[in-house]
Amino acid sequence: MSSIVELNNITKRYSNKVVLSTISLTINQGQTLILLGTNGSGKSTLIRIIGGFIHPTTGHRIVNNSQQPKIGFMPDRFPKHKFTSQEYLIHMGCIQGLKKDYLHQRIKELHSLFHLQLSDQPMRYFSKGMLQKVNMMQSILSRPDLLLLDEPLSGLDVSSSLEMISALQELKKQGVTIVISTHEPAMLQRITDRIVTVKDASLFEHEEQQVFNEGASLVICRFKDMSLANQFSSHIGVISSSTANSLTSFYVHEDSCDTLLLEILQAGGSIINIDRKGV
Ligand SMILES: Nc1ncnc2c1ncn2[C@@H]1O[C@H](COP(=O)(O)OP(=O)(O)OP(=O)(O)O)[C@@H](O)[C@H]1O
Repeated sequence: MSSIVELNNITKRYSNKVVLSTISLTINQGQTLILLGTNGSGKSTLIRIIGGFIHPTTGHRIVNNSQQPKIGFMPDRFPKHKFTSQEYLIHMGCIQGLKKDYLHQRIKELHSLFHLQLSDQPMRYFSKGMLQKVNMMQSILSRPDLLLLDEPLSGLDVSSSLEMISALQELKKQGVTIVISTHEPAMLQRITDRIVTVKDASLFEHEEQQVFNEGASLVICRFKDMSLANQFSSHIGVISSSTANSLTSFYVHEDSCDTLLLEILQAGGSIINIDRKGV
């Protein structure tokens, strides 16, 4: 497998603060790499160095000169604009040198992929989830080879997260290399190849299952009676649960998953999605 970007002995300092200390990382083509770490640990700094948007204090970022990757970037902060999503994406596309005809078609396609209606509504009235979708759309407008996503799921409800993840799954299938910083690794389990934590200015590579609680499954369901969601959150084997937009998600130990599914159905709940990668 050939590498798309290599970082060699990189140190990044802001004034006297060392954020990354002589780290090395090779990102291979087609790989999906998850970056974990507490707030302020240096994930965004690392993503920006991978993308070549900021320079390391010392060390080298190496890309194959004959195959400079086309990079898409979704920053963690996205301002509320006076533009509509279409106007904004046209501006972004023009800056990237894309042709108007291509852009109109691509923008339509991306709105449909993310189930966001094209409208005259300025983005300053958009919800956090809608803004995240537009942020993601701008990052893949030009069909990048390397996609860098800084906390793409933050502030999204379960159904928007699933839409985002299935779009990422599709991009992965097309061979796009993806780097994602996140606080929600379990949601991304099905597309993850590698997990690296940024801690104390160093990088630590994980065994995937260490992070995913050995065979934990993700179950997403809908209850008409929301008190059942609370009831099932204390079901044996449930590691964590959350509810948003009338959908409830449970991370459950694999050996308790069948019992949980059966009991949810018997209680009148509907199963919307199951990810049983651990089986
Ligand atoms: N331009 C800058 N100037 C000075 N300090 C900075 C700059 N950018 C980041 N830092 C500092 O570097 C450290 C790492 O920041 P970074 O944004 O990379 O962390 P992060 O892991 O992405 O955090 P979060 O999860 O909160 O986004 C923080 O202490 C931050 O305050």
